[in-house]
Amino acid sequence: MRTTQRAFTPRRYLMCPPVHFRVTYSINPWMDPGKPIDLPLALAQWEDLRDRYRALGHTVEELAPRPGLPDMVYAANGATVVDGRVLGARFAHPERWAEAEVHLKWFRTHGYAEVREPAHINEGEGDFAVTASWLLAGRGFRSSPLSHAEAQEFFGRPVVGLDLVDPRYYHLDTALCVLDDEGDEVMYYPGAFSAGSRAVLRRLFPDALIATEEDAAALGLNAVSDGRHVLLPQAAVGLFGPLRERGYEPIGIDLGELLKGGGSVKCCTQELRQASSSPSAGGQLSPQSMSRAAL
Ligand SMILES: CN(C)C(=N)NCCC[C@H](N)C(=O)O
Repeated sequence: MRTTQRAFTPRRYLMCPPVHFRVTYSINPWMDPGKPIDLPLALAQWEDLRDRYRALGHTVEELAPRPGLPDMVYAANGATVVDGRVLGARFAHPERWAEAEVHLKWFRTHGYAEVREPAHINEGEGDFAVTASWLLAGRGFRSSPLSHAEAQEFFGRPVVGLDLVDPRYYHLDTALCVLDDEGDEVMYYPGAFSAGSRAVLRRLFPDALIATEEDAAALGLNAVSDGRHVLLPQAAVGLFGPLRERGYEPIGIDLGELLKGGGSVKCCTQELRQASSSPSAGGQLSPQSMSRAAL
C-alpha cells in the first residue's frame, strides 16, 4: 500500500466528437451493426470524458469529425506523438483509410514540423504505448511488425514488439495501459499476449498490476493515466482497489455507447506528447509561440 500521493503532469489530448458515430460495418468482435446506437447518449458520454480531462487541468484539442468516417471518434488510432514528433497512421481496414489524412492535415496545420506519413500499417496509439524507457508495440491483428522498426527509427526510442493473440484484444491499448510514464509502471491482461510476449512483459514490468479476464473484458485496460488520475471504464470494478493501493486515483467513466464500436477511454484520447526541452526542439511550436510567431 503506497501512502504518498502520486504527482501528475498536465497533458495535451486530441479528441474527436462522435457526431458521425455509427456501427455500419464490423471490423472487430465488439461491433454488431444490428445493435442500435443512441447517438445523443454517445455524444453526452464523450463530452463527459472531455470535460473530466479539462476539470483535471488537461488541455483537450478537438479534431473536426467527417461524415462517412464513423470510427473517427477513436482518435488515438490516428497518430502517435512523442517529443513533438508525429508518426501518422496507416489503417489496416479500408473503412478507416481516409482517417489517416485528416490527422496528418491537423498536425501540419497546428505547428508540428516533424510529421511523417508512415510506410507501413500502424494504428497509432492503438498499438503503440509510450513508457519512460520503451515504446511498446502491439502486432498480430492490425499494426504491421514493419511499423515497429519504422517507429524506432523515427522516434529514436527502443521498440519492444508484443504479440496479441486474442481477437477481442486486437489493439495493444485494449490489453495494456501505461500508468506511470516516468517510472515504467503498467497494468495489463496476460491472456491477450503470446507466451513469449508474456515473458517479456514479466521481465520488463515485474511489479505490473495484473488485470483479471473480467476487467479486461470490460475494456478496463483501455484507460488513460496522467501519473495520478486513471480514467477507465467504470465497469472494470476490480481494477479500482489495486489502483488505489498503488496510490492512483481511479475515475470511472461510462462510454457504453462507444464500446459498441470496440473502444473506450484510451481509444478516444490521443496524447500529444510535447518535446521536453524548448517548445521547438521537437519541431513543434506551442500555441503561445505560434501566436508570438504570428505577431
Ligand atoms: C481500444 N481500441 C481498440 C482502440 N484503440 N480503438 C478502437 C477502434 C475501434 C474501431 N471500430 C476499429 O475497429 O478500428
